[in-house]
Amino acid sequence: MIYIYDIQNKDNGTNEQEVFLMSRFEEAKEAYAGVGVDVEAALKQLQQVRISMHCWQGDDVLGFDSDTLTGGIATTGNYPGRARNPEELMADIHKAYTLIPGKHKLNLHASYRITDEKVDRDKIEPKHFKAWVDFAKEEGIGLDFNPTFFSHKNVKDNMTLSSPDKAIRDFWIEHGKACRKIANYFGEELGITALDNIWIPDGTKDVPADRIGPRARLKDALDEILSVKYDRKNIADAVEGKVFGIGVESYTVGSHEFYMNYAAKNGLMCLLDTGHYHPTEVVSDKISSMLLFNDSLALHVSRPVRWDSDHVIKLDDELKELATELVRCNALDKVFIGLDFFDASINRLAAWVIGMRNMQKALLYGLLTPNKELKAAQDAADFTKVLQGLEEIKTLPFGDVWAEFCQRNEVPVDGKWYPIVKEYEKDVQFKR
Ligand SMILES: C[C@H](O)[C@H](O)[C@@H](O)C(=O)CO
Ligand SMILES: [Mn+2]
Repeated sequence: MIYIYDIQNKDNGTNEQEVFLMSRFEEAKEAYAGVGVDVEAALKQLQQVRISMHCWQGDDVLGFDSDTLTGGIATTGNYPGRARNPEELMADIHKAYTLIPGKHKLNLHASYRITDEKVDRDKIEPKHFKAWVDFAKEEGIGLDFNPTFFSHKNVKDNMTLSSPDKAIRDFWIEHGKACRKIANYFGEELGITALDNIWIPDGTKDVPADRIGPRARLKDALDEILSVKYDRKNIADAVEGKVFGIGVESYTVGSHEFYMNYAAKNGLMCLLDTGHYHPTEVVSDKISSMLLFNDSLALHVSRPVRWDSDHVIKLDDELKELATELVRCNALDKVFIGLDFFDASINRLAAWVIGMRNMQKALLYGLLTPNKELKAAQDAADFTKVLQGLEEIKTLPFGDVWAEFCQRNEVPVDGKWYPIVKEYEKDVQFKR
């Protein structure tokens, strides 16, 4: 944009015209400065945030050690081009990272081990994930990990760690222990703390006769898994609760209350999945309470549509609220942000790119909100100003700041990455 200003010549008092050239980004910076926001500081902070991109969006949560998906979760759709093996999955993940600004993390499940050995889940070892560590080193990313307590013959009557059958419980306890060892190896090798997140599908379809029994067994099983101590620099343990799953509609052993208490008592992190609460409950409102009692917090960012449907996250009001809460609570370095959605009805690579970029956009939105001023207005009971400020921030030139962030990170701006995915789809994914 060209600006022409009339200015007065100080020496002779005559009026002259001065021409200024401002980029859209510079204009945006001025607009945000007008409401008290430092755009450069926001961009600097956003650059530091690593988001954990979940490997399981690339292959519909199938992994490399089973060919079915169980556990009360589901992918729907049959868009062509699913990654079928480690090479294809790594190629797709690499491509996604070239379209996402910044350096991030990759979230792996234990079912994605890479080996020719016939090794069951209770016997997996760090060596079965060495290829992923090599991949992470090449990409300059960190790794997170999840034991896979589903899609396996030892899920008996919808139970794993809470099963009344000791042999079943023991199998899964060994799996949980093996996974923590692997997560510790990730942290050691990469120098970036690996999150090890425990989620189990255990529950009953109909109203149970005994609720406390399975929960007591889960408690003991977790105690055993977590009895091995590791350096927190390498591994951070989290537990993920849930309200229900398909086929386990009435009772979930690992409920939110169970894990919140377990985590608080044992110094672990809670992982809040945005799809795991009742439909009108929002995770954005839980963050401040969690952070007042915990040094850190983990998230699975997902989009529930009427149920825990795991749709690709949109830049909707709740995502912006969630991200803004993280900023307001000064928690960007205390939170493990992971994504958790799986849509098989659209291009899976595009699903990652849209979700990752939306998470970053939401964080940027939060960073570009005049939080200090609005907090002061709230404390002064000027709720009109809070409303006005939160509404008018919506029409500031956010897109120009986002475009600058993409350009500085040498990735395509909005509108320019999808043709690249279409080309990759034609040349690579559709040939599978
Ligand atoms: C595949 C993931 O571990 C899984 O989605 C879990 O995190 C979950 O959210 C189950 O509903
Ligand atoms: Mn989850």
